[in-house]
Amino acid sequence: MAEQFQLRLADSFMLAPTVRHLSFERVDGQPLAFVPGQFLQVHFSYDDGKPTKRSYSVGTIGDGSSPVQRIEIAVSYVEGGAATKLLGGLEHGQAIDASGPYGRFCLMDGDQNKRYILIATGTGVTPYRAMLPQIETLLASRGCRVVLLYGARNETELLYGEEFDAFARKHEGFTFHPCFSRGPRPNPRPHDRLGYVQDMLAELEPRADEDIAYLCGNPNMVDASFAALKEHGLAVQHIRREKYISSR
Ligand SMILES: Cc1cc2nc3c(=O)[nH]c(=O)nc-3n(C[C@H](O)[C@H](O)[C@H](O)COP(=O)(O)OP(=O)(O)OC[C@H]3O[C@@H](n4cnc5c(N)ncnc54)[C@H](O)[C@@H]3O)c2cc1C
Repeated sequence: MAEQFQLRLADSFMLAPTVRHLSFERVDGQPLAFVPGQFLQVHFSYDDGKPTKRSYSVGTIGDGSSPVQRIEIAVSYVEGGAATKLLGGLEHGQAIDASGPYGRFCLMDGDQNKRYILIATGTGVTPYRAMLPQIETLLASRGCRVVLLYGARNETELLYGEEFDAFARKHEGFTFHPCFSRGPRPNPRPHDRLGYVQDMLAELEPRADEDIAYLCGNPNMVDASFAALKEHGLAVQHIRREKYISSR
């Protein structure tokens, strides 16, 4: 169930030229009961005092080395955006109002699919980062496969790429395909692809009887990938979607 709480900024860094990674702690010290894939909402007011809120997927909580729970988000710069201004300018130690967790974009226990196709662009990869521990269990217990197709314009904009690469090196059943829409990176890797993620789907040969797909991020990408997967015969209930639409 969603709770209201305050988050204090503990750490931050630029993940990419226009994406800031923010790591928070709850001011009340309570843990956030969170299922990987869910999001939180940041509550604030416009300059005229009108209250508003924005949603952000929770990346991961803690790295195991700290007794304090960390709540991490990745915020993409939006020109003229109100939350962009707030979160982009937040200084370490400052607190914001938030609530959560929300959402059902999660890996379901009941799924018995042989392959999970995870698709994202931009900060839409954040929920999959949160899911990595679950994916590890899934790969070990069920022997299924997981493919992550992640669209970015170039290597600089590939968020958490090294983490996904490291996970793929450790887990044979996990394949990470970065898809670059503006051309190859300087040192291309075997699983790199060129183009838009929705155009890579045919290569995966989606199968209605084996696959479940998750789509997260830019609404146009989500719609295009959804249409492509349906054309490949996937049933609507086997395609889960999280669109990063403005919640104003
Ligand atoms: C479930 C969910 C999860 C989300 N998770 C994340 C996340 O993890 N990281 C993240 O960065 N965002 C995420 N978003 C989007 C986020 O909630 C905000 O919409 C986004 O940060 C813009 O807010 P803003 O206040 O800065 O811009 P606004 O003040 O809302 O918008 C300013 C202007 O930019 C336009 N605009 C708004 N959003 C975009 C956009 N994405 N691209 C181009 N133009 C835009 C608006 O139409 C408006 O003209 C998520 C959205 C949803 C619904």
